[in-house]
Order: sequence, then structure tokens, then C-alpha cells
Amino acid sequence: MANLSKAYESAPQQTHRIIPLDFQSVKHVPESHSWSNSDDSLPVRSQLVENIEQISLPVIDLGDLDASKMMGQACESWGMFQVINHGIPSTLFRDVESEARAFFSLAAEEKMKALRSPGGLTGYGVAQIAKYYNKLMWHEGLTIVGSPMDHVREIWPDQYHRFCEVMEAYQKAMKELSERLLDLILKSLGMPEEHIEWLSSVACKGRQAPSTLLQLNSYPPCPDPTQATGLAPHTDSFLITILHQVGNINGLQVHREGTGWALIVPLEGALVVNVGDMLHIMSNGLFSSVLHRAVVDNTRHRLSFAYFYGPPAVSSISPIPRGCQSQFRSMTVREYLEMKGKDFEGALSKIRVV
Ligand SMILES: O=C(O)CCC(=O)C(=O)O
Ligand SMILES: [Fe+2]
Repeated sequence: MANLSKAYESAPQQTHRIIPLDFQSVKHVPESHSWSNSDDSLPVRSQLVENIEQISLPVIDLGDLDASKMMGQACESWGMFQVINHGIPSTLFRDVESEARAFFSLAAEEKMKALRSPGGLTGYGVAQIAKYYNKLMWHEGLTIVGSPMDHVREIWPDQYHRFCEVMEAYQKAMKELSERLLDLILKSLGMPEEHIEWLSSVACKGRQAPSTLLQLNSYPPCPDPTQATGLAPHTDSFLITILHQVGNINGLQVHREGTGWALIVPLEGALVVNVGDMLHIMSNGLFSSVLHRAVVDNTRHRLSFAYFYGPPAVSSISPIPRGCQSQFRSMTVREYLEMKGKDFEGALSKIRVV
């Protein structure tokens, strides 16, 4: 955690830019949150809600004997897939949902007690990517690494235990699932996990903890979703992200070369898994670190829980040798995160060697 946090200190946000809008108190989209006609609306960011193609991602059953091969194919052609039969009980999702709702429905001044510090990683606030855009997003989030106690104790001095227990249980379940998924994904690249030093050290003794992070995302109903953006386009930085979308509320969109933005229709009980920059690097560019974003709804409050899994902060990442020339130079996880913190869209091309 200490190592991971350090990567975020190098690109701090100004305190007033960390505080989300008090969404309950606004009837219109304020100028600060209106993306139509803003400099931020580059072509790739257009098509906010209208005429969006709906797509069904590949659905992979974790018990399928061909799961590894199917994951490899999906990571290559989509950078994303949905996983079913993942073994996470629905009661755990419901518990996280009920705690997240209790948190996000607090009055703005209560949530402020858990505000992230400038240069900090955990706590309540706007998305970390907000610093790269002039306009603000229709979003508030709570970032958790390990125990959220320090933040939520400020809000519920005597009743924070349940919240912490639920979030820790969810992270434990997601960590195990991430490692199962990575085992299968890396096998599809011809690399059994025991050949990767940091993955096997995690499995053996856990001396070097993987870099993991849970992000609770809240997208309140928006008076005019055509003007607002839930989460602006981005790629995730770590190896994989596992996303749970609460209810069947549409919101997640992916950008496809040639066809533009497409909506991922949520599938009851399935988790969305997407390739992040570090897996793109390890696969030597074979798997795409998919550009995605979230849009908002005008009547429904959408929640999503994103769990990010990466190698330990001090480990090196580089393409897995597969007989062809490496496209990326090797660097540590922390170096990559710092680089992305400074150059959001250009980090991958900076480390490209061919
Ligand atoms: O809420 C969503 O659908 C997307 C969340 C996401 O992309 C993220 O947290 O990185
Ligand atoms: Fe994301």
C-alpha cells in the first residue's frame, strides 16, 4: 500500500478539485459539468448517448475446459469479456451494494469527512482521472486499499465495523478471482503462472503483496445525460479490472476501432473483466487495453464496483518472451503508474521501443 500510494503522490490534485458536486442539490447540469462544446469533447469523446450500438461481450464460464483459450481470444479481439460461474456469492454483492448505498446517500458534508487528501490514493472524491480534464464528471467515488477504516471511522465513529468487514471480504474474494483469471489468461499466452516470479511469490508466501484497489463508483441521476459524462474515456492501468455493475443499469461503453463507442449490455450475475495497460505490455501488445467510459442515466442512480489487480509495486513488468521482438521496455509497476499520472494518454507510447 505504501509503495502503491507513492506512485500517486507525484501528480497531486488541488483540494477543491477533489470534492464532487453535491448532486442532490442541483436541478441542472452546471457549466463546470457540461461537456457539450467543451475542449474536452474531442471526436473520440463524442456520441455521448445517442445512436449507440449495443454489444454483447463474449461470456465465458469459468468452469469451461476451454476457458483459457476463450479468454485469450476475447482479450485479443475485445480487451474485455464477461465471466459467469465465478463462484462469488450474490449475497456478497448485495452486502457491498447496501454499504455503498449507505455511504453515497449521506449528506455531502458527511462524505467530506472521508475526503481523499491531495496526492492521496484512498478516500472519497472525484475520479483520479479528473485532473486530466477541464470539465468535471457526473461521478463520485470511494477508493479503498485494504481496510477503509481510517476514512469511514470519521463518519461512523461507532459503527464502521460492518462497512470495513464487507469491503475487506469483497477484496479478498476479488483477489482470489483475479489470480484464477490471470492464471488462465497467462496460460493462453503460453506462460504458466509459476514461471512469473511475482505471481508465484504471491501464491507462495505473499512477501510482496500485489497492487490492488477497490473503487466504488456512484453515478447519481443526471438532469441532462446528453451534456454530462459519468467517467471520461480512459484505459485502466493495472493488469486486469473486474467490474460489477449494480442492477441492470446501462452505463459502460467501449471504444472499438472503426465503429466508435458501443454499449455493453449488463448481464445478470456476470462480471466484466477488462485488460489494463500492464497486461497489454506483458502480452507485447497482443491484448488490447481497451478504451472505455461510463455514461449516466436521467432517473436512475447507477453504482459500479471496480477491482484493479496488478503486480507488486516494486516488480518489473515487461513483455513475456514469446519469440518475437519486445515492443515495450521493462519498468517497475510504480514507475509505470507515475508515468501515467504525468502523461495520461501518452504513457504507453513513451515506453514503446519499436
Ligand atoms: O462504472 C463503470 O461502468 C466503469 C468504471 C470504470 O471504468 C473504472 O472504475 O475504471
Ligand atoms: Fe475503467
